[in-house]
Amino acid sequence: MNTQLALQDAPFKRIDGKRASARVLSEVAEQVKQLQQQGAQPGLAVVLIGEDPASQVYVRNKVLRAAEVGIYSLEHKLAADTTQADLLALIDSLNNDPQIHGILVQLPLPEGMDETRVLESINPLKDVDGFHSSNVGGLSQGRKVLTPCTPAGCMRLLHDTCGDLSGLHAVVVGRSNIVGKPMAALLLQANCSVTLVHSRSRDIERLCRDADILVAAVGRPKMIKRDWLKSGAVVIDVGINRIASDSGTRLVGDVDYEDVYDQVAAITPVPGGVGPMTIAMLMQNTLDAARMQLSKGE
Ligand SMILES: Nc1nc(=O)c2c([nH]1)NC[C@@H]1CN(c3ccc(C(=O)N[C@@H](CCC(=O)O)C(=O)O)cc3)C=[N+]21
Repeated sequence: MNTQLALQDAPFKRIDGKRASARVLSEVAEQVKQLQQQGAQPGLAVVLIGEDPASQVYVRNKVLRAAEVGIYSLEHKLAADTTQADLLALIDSLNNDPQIHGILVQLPLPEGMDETRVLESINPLKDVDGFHSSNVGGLSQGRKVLTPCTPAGCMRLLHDTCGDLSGLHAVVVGRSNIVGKPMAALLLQANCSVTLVHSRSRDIERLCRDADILVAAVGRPKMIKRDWLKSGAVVIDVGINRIASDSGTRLVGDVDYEDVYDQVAAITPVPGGVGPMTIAMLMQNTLDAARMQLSKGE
């Protein structure tokens, strides 16, 4: 069955994540203003361990966006040799800090730290990444909980592009806890038929060719080519791969954008697609977290 997608307000194939993220950010800024008028101020703590340059750029961007929308934010930079006990102590103090409503611990953690242990130590109400098992469980049950930022941003782009997603076949490539699995849960909640494919899948290209919506989140540069897609598919490219180029490095997605362009109804570019939406949804989550905590009198 070849479902014809009703593309809403999408005269262009290129899905503009920068523009969509600006819309989310201005909505958030408006709501932050309303909270401030009631004397409340949402606060976000971003914790970065070690000196990975890419991580430093992301963290700086998060802090800048927070300031733009009126969210108070604090960056905690810890040395690469910080112990897990010290990190857990910091998280404990942030859990108990009434000015902080959102806690984000930048991943990946240094070698030797127990990621599960660290993420589980965050108060689920402050878990703006949505990685705590109680939020993961809530998402899978369809409860309204803090939801991982990247999949939430992808859903927003899909709704903007396609409108109602009911009955569409969505194929998610990649089964990470951070993107693939929560993405599949959100698509299911939006009434898609969902196929989750991964490195062990048999005949992965055939499965992808049946997708009305394809979400690529594998971390392999330009893996998905034209002949993997049916004509008129909508493609969301989560991949952010840094590859060598003439002038240093450049970013490419998991989808070969130029190769597939004529085949698709719409596609997100890299950069300028999902990346900016991830940060916008982090601000939305911080606002939501603040509201939940304030209404509980914390
Ligand atoms: N606890 C945790 N939560 C995260 O959400 C998280 C994380 N750890 N670790 C690292 C990844 C990566 N990530 C990105 C966010 C925005 C862009 C983004 O805005 N990218 C721009 C380009 C930026 C550039 O030029 O490097 C774009 O795609 O247009 C990229 C990557 C969040 N992550």
